Order: sequence, then structure tokens, then C-alpha cells
Amino acid sequence: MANHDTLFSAPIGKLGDWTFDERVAEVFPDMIQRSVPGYSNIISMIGMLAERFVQPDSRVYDLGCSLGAATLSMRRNIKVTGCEIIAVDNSPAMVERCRRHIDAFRADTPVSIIEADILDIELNNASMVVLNFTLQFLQPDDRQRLLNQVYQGMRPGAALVLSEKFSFEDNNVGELLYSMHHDFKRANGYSELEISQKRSMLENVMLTDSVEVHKARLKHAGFEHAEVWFQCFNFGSLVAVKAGEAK
Ligand SMILES: C[S@@+](CC[C@H](N)C(=O)[O-])C[C@H]1O[C@@H](n2cnc3c(N)ncnc32)[C@H](O)[C@@H]1O
Ligand SMILES: O=C(O)C(=O)C[C@]1(C(=O)O)C=C[C@@H](O)C=C1
Repeated sequence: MANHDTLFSAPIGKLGDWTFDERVAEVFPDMIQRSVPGYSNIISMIGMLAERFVQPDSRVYDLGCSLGAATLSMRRNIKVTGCEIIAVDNSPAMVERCRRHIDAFRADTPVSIIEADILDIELNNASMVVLNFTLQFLQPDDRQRLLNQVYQGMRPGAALVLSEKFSFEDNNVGELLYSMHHDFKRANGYSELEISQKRSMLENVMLTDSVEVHKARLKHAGFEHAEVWFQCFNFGSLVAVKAGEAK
């Protein structure tokens, strides 16, 4: 049973900026499940995408892996040989728990867990890359550079899965979906205080983009094909494919 997230249930005197520290890592499975509508569907479907896209003798990257949920889902579904999964996160608390988590399951595909900034990782020979709710935590100025690096490190026919909290160009729709997300959190047992304290901690750290901005960035990076494949309220996921024949 995952530890229950009560981190923000009591009033906090001085709300600092959000970090992925020990306390967050400890309750993370419960927190993300109760905070991100569709999270477990996305994790399962990343496994299905891995079955389709991962090529023999290639690399698979999970960038901002947290506790390794997407890595485990991909590893369970990779049917080809000679692959390696590289899971990267810059939070020591996440990386330490991720190592334990991955070691608890057996599988043929090896996993390397690296504690690093994803901007410093040189990708190569990738047939699949996952950014599952990670890009939103990079400085907006760094986002294009990262996507360029991802595209450059991919083989023809490779896929990027980019999941994010979205903002919307239409204010009416934006407010509706934002408020549906608020309802979703309430329905999952979070109080008004918990919701508002977390929201103000995330305010300076998690700057969201619209689907249009994501698509423009992906196109600029070189991706010939990109589309939203999942959305629930203001959370969703795009798949972007590099043109060419998979070998
Ligand atoms: C919302 S969580 C990702 C959830 C995870 N991908 C999953 O599917 O369960 C965001 C993660 O990105 C990591 N992160 C944020 N910025 C990073 C960076 N520049 N380099 C590496 N990891 C980063 C955080 O430490 C955190 O673990
Ligand atoms: O927007 C919110 O309220 C969230 O809780 C979102 C979000 C995310 O999208 O990564 C933020 C931090 C936690 O890691 C879990 C969920």
C-alpha cells in the first residue's frame, strides 16, 4: 500500500517553491495518482507504445523517471532483444527509491538509472523516449533545446511520448478544464487547503504550455508527425514520430 499524501494538509507558514525532495518521493505514487487525471492509463499505454515502437538493439530513455513507473511499464512490454532502458532524474530522493523499485522486479531488458539533469544527457540510438510530466518543470527557454537533443538522438521510426499539464488558448475552455481538475482532486480526498497550498508552491516552478505550443516546438525540433493521443481535462499526452523506416 502506497504511503498516503498528507504533505499539505496542515497550514504551512512560509510556502517555498516546489521540489521533488524526500517527503514528496515518499508519497509520490499516491500523490500523482490522486493529482493527475488519467495517470495510470497513460502509464499502461506507454507500455503498449513500447511494444510497437521499441526496435531491436536500441536504447529507450525515460527522462524525469521519478520512481520508474513508465520504465517498468515499458520493460514489461518490450518484446525485442538487445535493448537498454536509461532512466534519468535529478532528484536524489527519487533516484534512490527508483533503484530499489526497479531491482524488485526481474526482466530481460537491462535498466540504467542515472542521477543527472536531463539537459546534460547525450541521447543516441533511441527508438523510444518518454517525457512523462517532466518537460513542464524545465525553464521554458530550455524546452526547445531538450526536444532538439531528443530528436537528434533518435533512430528513424522512433517515438517520443510527451505528457504534460496543458494551458489553453481559449480562456473559457481553459477555466472549465482547470476547474474540472480541481473537482478531480477534491473527489480524490484533497481539501481546499491542500489544493491551494500545492498550487502556490508549483506556481513558479511548473509553467504550462498549450498543445499548440507543444506541437510547434516538436515540429521545430524536426518531428514530422505529432498528435495528442490522450487527454483528460487539462492533462494529456502527445506522441511524436521521427520519419523513416524502423530497422
Ligand atoms: C511529475 S514527475 C515525473 C513522473 C514520472 N515520469 C512518472 O511517470 O511517474 C517529474 C520528475 O522530473 C524530475 N525532473 C525535473 N526536472 C528535471 C531535470 N532538469 N533533470 C532531470 N529530472 C528532472 C523531477 O525530479 C521529478 O522526479
Ligand atoms: O497541477 C497539479 O496540481 C499537480 O499536482 C500536477 C503534478 C504534475 O503534473 O506533475 C505536479 C506535481 C506532482 O508531481 C504531481 C502532479
